[in-house]
Amino acid sequence: MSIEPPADAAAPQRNPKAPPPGERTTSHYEGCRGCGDVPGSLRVRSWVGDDGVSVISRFDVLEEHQGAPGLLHGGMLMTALDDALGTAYTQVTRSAVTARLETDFRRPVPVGSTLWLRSRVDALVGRKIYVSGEAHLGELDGEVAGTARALFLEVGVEHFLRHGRPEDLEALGASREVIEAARTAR
Ligand SMILES: CCCCCCCC(=O)SCCNC(=O)CCNC(=O)[C@H](O)C(C)(C)COP(=O)(O)OP(=O)(O)OC[C@H]1O[C@@H](n2cnc3c(N)ncnc32)[C@H](O)[C@@H]1OP(=O)(O)O
Repeated sequence: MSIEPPADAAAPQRNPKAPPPGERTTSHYEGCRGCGDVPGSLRVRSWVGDDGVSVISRFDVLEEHQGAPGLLHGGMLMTALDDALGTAYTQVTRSAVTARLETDFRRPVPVGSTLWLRSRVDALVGRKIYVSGEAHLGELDGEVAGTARALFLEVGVEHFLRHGRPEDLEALGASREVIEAARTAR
């Protein structure tokens, strides 16, 4: 399926509740292995770009992210890109999930390096959010190590209530009744 935005797609409108340019974004979920502060997380950190719609993210590549000797695992780079591109959509809407993520791996990334990711929302069509981004090696305008395009689809809270593990939802404050109701609703 294509993730090329149609030519007449609407330009992204900044969510007035999104943090201002330059501000650090908060993790959407503390348990996230992309941006949460938990063991096993890539600890991707993001800041709102100058235009208020794009996002800049930092990913420090450590030994536990290896796929080959001394080199970053491609799946880890995809995770970082998924998180960075997802953070970009939060400048526009609050709740969406990745439907498709396409990644090109352009340069090997050594352990010990820092990747700077630049991500932006390109277009919106109904529930569809088209996002793209690049991972730069060492500095914001460093060599491009990888590029990505993604389609996120806007979802309501019912998506998470219906599909998430009940104990994790309850830990966030959802009652058993609310979870049950979401699962039986049609
Ligand atoms: C700050 C946040 C950072 C977060 C970073 C991490 C984000 C994540 O990793 S989220 C987890 C990974 N993703 C998931 O688990 C999603 C699993 N998939 C799903 O739940 C569903 O397939 C979902 C919600 C994406 C779409 O289902 P549904 O809402 O029923 O939509 P559906 O009717 O199938 O499709 C709607 C439209 O999108 C299109 N579409 C759906 N999937 C795709 C796809 N993979 N590629 C292209 N188009 C697609 C459909 O063709 C349809 O288009 P149209 O309206 O023109 O006919």
